[in-house]
Amino acid sequence: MPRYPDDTPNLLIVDDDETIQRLLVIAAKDNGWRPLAASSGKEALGAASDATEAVVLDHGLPDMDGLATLIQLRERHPDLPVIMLTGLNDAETAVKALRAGAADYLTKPFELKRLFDLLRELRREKKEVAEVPAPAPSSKVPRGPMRSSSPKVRELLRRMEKAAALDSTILLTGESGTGKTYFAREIHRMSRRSGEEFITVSCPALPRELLESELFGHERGAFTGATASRAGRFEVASKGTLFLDEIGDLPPELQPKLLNVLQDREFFRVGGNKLLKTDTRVIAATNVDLRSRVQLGTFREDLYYRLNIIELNIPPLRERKEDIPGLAAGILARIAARRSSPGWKLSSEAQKSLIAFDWPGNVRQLENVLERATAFTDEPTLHERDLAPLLESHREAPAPGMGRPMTLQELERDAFIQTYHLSGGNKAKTARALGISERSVYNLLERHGLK
Ligand SMILES: Nc1ncnc2c1ncn2[C@@H]1O[C@H](COP(=O)(O)OP(=O)(O)OP(=O)(O)O)[C@@H](O)[C@H]1O
Repeated sequence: MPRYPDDTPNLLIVDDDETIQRLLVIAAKDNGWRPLAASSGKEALGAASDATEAVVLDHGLPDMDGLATLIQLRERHPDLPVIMLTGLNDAETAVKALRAGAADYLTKPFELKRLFDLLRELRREKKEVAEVPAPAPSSKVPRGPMRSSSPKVRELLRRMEKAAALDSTILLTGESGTGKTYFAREIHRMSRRSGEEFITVSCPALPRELLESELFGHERGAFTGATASRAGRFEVASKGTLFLDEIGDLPPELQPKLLNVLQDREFFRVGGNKLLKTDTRVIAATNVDLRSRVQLGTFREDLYYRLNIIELNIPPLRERKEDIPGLAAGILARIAARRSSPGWKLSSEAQKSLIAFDWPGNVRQLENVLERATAFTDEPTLHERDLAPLLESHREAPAPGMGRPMTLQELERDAFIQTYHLSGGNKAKTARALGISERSVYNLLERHGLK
């Protein structure tokens, strides 16, 4: 971070209430900050600068409201953490603020100590990101709270923590293998529901009728083969969390039913006439752009908005390369524990080669490469030579005619990977485009290290 003269303000306080503003300015000075006060959104936008380390922003401002100010502040200074002050019982604004990128929120009235603890924490995190080197490759990453060396992911984790506590519906977006399921479990673990069920339902894994029964249950005789009645996942996970994976593949016939549950928390089993209630928290995930599905008319717009109360986007691994050493160390520790092995270190060249790679299959592919590399070595250190053939097999092969001719296997791999990416990682779509079964798509994903 560049150094500024010692009297340059580094904390922007935005509140139109003069008494509160004065109080916050005095408290900020007492806590070692150099505050600058603004009374309106416009004033705040003019006052924020590269020297500003954090903003405390009141929601109720006279000109543009706090949310609009927040959005513009974030556009101009994407890395500037903003703490939003909201009214008591104003969960809606809190959710909107988090969605718009607020680092945190506090409901008025709040303890000054809480605000300055939060600010201190934000400052410390920013410093750590700038200064702390990636974890040593040999360090074992315990299964504690999630950590990250990437500023993008740290911001995501902060929002995730707040979202977990708010109990709202969450939409996790990100490419295949980025960790949507992993994050969904974390959200559940951090929420007040952690002692209850966490249930995953993969939307494309079942045909429509079975999926309907899986989600909502059925009564005996509801369809051929329904010899006994069965509770659906909304009943079983009523106090817990239901994770709906690949929600973009939810058949259109089931979309109104899901919308109803999300709106009214009520539903019928298939073939049932008793209205059942559920308190399930829904986390949905998608690796396709749901908005484009809405535009195509295959996904209901009202359902999209119901699911997308809070969207958490998990960046692809190539956009958070700082995390590769830590993730690799954690994965190696997990493999070692599973195989009762003393474990492996990565040589610095090996680590560099992992960082240099683009990881189209994201964390899942990293796991796969390390799993295979450790299976083929008897040494405690993984070298670049152990990884090179595995990484090479994922790299673009030279186009035919440019070098040696491609083998049939390479052609198959390229056609598959290209189609898979063009279909946005959608397995059903890939299967249709290539004229193969979904099962074969799963096999090919595994064979090419994308699963
Ligand atoms: N932050 C992380 N730390 C450790 N392991 C992780 C992390 N993120 C993802 N993984 C691991 O990477 C693999 C892929 O993650 P996950 O299944 O959650 O991805 P996904 O985004 O849900 O994929 P898909 O869209 O294909 O369902 C899993 O084995 C998971 O345990």
